[in-house]
Amino acid sequence: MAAASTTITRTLLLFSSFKTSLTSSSSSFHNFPKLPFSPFKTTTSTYTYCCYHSSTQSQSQSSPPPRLNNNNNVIEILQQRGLIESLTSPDLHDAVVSSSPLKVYCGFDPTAESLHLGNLLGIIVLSWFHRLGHHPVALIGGATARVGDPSGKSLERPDLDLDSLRRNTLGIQSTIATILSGNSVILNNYDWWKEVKLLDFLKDVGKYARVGTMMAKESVKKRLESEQGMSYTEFTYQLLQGYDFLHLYKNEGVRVQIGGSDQWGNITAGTELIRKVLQVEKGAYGLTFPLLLKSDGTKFGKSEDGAIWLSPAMLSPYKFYQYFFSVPDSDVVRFLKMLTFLEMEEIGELEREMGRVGYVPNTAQRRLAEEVTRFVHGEEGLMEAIKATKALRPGAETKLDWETIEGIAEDVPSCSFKYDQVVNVQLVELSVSAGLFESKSAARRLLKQGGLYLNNSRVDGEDKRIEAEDIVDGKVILLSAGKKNKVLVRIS
Ligand SMILES: Nc1ncnc2c1ncn2[C@@H]1O[C@H](COP(=O)(O)OP(=O)(O)OP(=O)(O)O)[C@@H](O)[C@H]1O
Ligand SMILES: N[C@@H](Cc1ccc(O)cc1)C(=O)O
Repeated sequence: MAAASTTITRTLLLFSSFKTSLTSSSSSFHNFPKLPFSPFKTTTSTYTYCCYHSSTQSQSQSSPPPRLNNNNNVIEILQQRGLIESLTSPDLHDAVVSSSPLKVYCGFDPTAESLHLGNLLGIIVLSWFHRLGHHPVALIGGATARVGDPSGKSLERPDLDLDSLRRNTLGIQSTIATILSGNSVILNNYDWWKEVKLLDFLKDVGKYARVGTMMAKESVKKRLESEQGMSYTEFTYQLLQGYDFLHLYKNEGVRVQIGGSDQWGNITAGTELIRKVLQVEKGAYGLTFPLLLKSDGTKFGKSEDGAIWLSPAMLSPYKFYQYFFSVPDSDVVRFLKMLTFLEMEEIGELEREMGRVGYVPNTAQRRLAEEVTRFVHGEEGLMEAIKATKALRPGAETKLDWETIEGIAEDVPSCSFKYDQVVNVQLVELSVSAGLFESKSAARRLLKQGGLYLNNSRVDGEDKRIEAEDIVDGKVILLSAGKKNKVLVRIS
């Protein structure tokens, strides 16, 4: 016991010597109540490790359970919405209502310039905790991204150079700050990891980690079976994330870690370390949510083609809105529950309406697109998306302006011509040189069928020539063949 006591004291001295340079917003931690445990407790822990899997999830996906009026239990709310896969202990149900507000963290490794729709789930769950009076903490994995999380990956992650890491960190930090509108503290784990010395880590943390337990994690088992195997670097990832939780628990009073279901092994590595190193019987909890899947069963991620990025620089609010506007009916109710904060009654009503005669197609999708776009891109982003959607519908009455057209520029092919190459030129000819048609005869055919549009107005006359007034704000022309194919012509 004396030896254990010495080790723990040394461990704590080591921890307290870490300098945590927090972001300025971390001052909001100051009024948080003290932790209900003594870090110097040295008795052997008798805590039995408990994994609690939600049993109501599939039920909540098919038909909405009755809403619990004035329910302030965030776990029940998340369960109703299909946002809980597993909890490390059912005690979390009580902890969220009985004690003071809890600090809850979710980590994001900056492995791309932007977060994507799959990552949005973590932000939504953090936001639910905030709505119910708790304190969200978003952690950027500046250190862990250098190692690479093997969870759910069949191959070793490529190395990230420091410039990309910096750029990615700035990008996702700004997205989180915008979406959570300053309601969360944002930390970067590089701030403590840069101080950690390997020998101290092995002695004071590694000692508590059992290799057998580490090998049994899903992320490791899968990779060991693969041809490529696994590097020691990636093998240690679970310990790094586990140590983050320990650090945040001890230094910031963070009590809960949330993450996608693929994070279970990393999250339980943290609760285990807290139990062993700090000898805390209860008090640290993990919660995972299911991975967001498309109707074909594949997950939303960044590796797939056409990732749904959250950064407007990588996917315009217009395209983002369009994505949700066109999700299949089979997905829309599930998405409304998981991705919006609409009341369950309203979602239930929309679901019932969908089955009624006279239902206007896409009503539920429109509601989904509005809610998610507003949450991610704000009211302004939503307005931009709605305006562009209306204006860009061929035949729409809304007059096009240059900004609206430029708003979709990245999403449609574009080309550039000199003023003289455009004005007085036949529309049919310009449509071919802009690449909208392969031949003038194909352009004429569609024009005769009423499918050729100039700045969204249908063109009837075969001999139509471009006039100066057709150039929107003196800068661009939008040519459309039918509803989908568009080309933007910039005038240089
Ligand atoms: N579709 C999803 N649904 C819910 N959570 C997700 C989803 N995709 C990713 N996440 C969560 O976001 C975290 C970061 O994702 P990660 O970088 O590991 O994978 P990814 O962005 O999906 O990458 P890739 O597309 O390369 O697999 C993960 O820990 C995971 O829990
Ligand atoms: N492992 C998480 C990110 C993360 C990093 C550090 C943490 O402490 C928590 C979570 C991911 O893959 O995205």
